Amino acid sequence: MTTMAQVICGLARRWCFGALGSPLQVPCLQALPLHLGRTATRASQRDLENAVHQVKLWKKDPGNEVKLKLYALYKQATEGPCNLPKPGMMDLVNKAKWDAWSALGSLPKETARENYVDLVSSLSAASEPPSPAKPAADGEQAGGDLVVTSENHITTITFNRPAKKNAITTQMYQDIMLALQAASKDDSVLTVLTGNGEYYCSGNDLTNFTDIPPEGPEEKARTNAILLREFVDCFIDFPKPLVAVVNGPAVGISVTLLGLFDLVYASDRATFHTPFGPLGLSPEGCSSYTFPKMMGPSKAAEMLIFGRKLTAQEACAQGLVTEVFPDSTFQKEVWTRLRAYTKLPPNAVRTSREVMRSKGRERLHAVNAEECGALQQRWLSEECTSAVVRFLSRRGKL
Ligand SMILES: CCCC/C=C/CC(=O)SCCNC(=O)CCNC(=O)[C@H](O)C(C)(C)COP(=O)(O)OP(=O)(O)OC[C@H]1O[C@@H](n2cnc3c(N)ncnc32)[C@H](O)[C@@H]1OP(=O)(O)O
Repeated sequence: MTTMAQVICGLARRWCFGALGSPLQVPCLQALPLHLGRTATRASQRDLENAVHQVKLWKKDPGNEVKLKLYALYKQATEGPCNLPKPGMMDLVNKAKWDAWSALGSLPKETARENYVDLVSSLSAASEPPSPAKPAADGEQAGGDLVVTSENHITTITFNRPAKKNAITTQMYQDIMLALQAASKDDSVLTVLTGNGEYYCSGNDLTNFTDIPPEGPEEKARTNAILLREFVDCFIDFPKPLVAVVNGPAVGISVTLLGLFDLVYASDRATFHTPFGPLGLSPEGCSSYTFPKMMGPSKAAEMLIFGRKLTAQEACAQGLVTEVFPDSTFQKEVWTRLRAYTKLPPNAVRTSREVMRSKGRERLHAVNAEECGALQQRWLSEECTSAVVRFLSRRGKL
């Protein structure tokens, strides 16, 4: 049985761009600009580790050719010449990796290390520095994959990766937590989550699973479980009313979290999909508790276990959505209503919110912990890894 670890661990563990891209684009390795003649300073193990870290910070995908070269150099630097059996003709990805590594022949480990460091250094110099996330304060604060604005006592956190259907990256989880922390202290009355473009959000970015650390997939599952637990805890503990302005389809964690929101306004274009069964996953975002409570166990099971996708109207009938609006007037109607709500006495709003949430908070934390524990196991399962590999390879990401 092939696990995702076997498929992608060696392939992508050292960079965060999600593997090699289409195997049909396998490069000519000789064309890479290497600084083979460097002798003035020898690269140390620490230099190598720094370079690996640097690669993780790159925002721009360097392309298949470079990623293959980095893979090969890293393997040569850490394990020496390739002595693995040649993969079969149909195993395109592993064959490309094997070819790249074997092409380095008997290049000494130290030289491979040096070439890796030089290659990263020349590419880093040519690329933009990463833009750190900024929490919300007054006015627009952060660009990039997450946009945070504060206006008229409403702080709005917008998923801003329309080309990827607003899938949530690891960095975005961190940025959302920062934005929520800032929003809990700013002068806003309401905090809104919404999406830019056609989608509200397509859930967890499935390429997150390809960024396997040197310690292996178990470590990745462990850190993911911690991240998820902290992320969901931020929603459980958030002290002000949370509003979802669901502008289009919502998938995965962007749906499950809705059970922790106070208001969910949806365009009639929106759909609500938790494909955990097909993905070999189990529910998160406290939905194993909030969904059965809100819609009854059988409707919740249909969504969370069997992956039934709901229309906005169906989600409204189940209590997941507060109100559905025609897409043509959605933004105007929703924002008008929200602006009116901000005129309510803020302390009364906050107190009501607190008495409504406080009773269930302990329970929600316990549910969150249990769900994250179950997912930590699921992420390492053959069922999950095959499903993720299927998604990524269909889209040419492996
Ligand atoms: C650490 C915390 C972990 C928390 C765990 C949470 C669990 C979940 O959220 S599970 C749900 C995960 N999400 C999915 O399974 C959705 C996957 N995406 C899709 O099924 C489809 O992309 C779509 C139905 C959302 C849209 O399909 P459509 O045919 O219209 O567009 P595509 O060509 O597929 O997508 C465009 C573009 O966007 C990329 N993309 C979309 N969703 C994701 C995603 N979730 N992760 C990574 N990438 C995604 C897709 O690959 C395309 O990219 P390219 O243009 O580069 O090919």
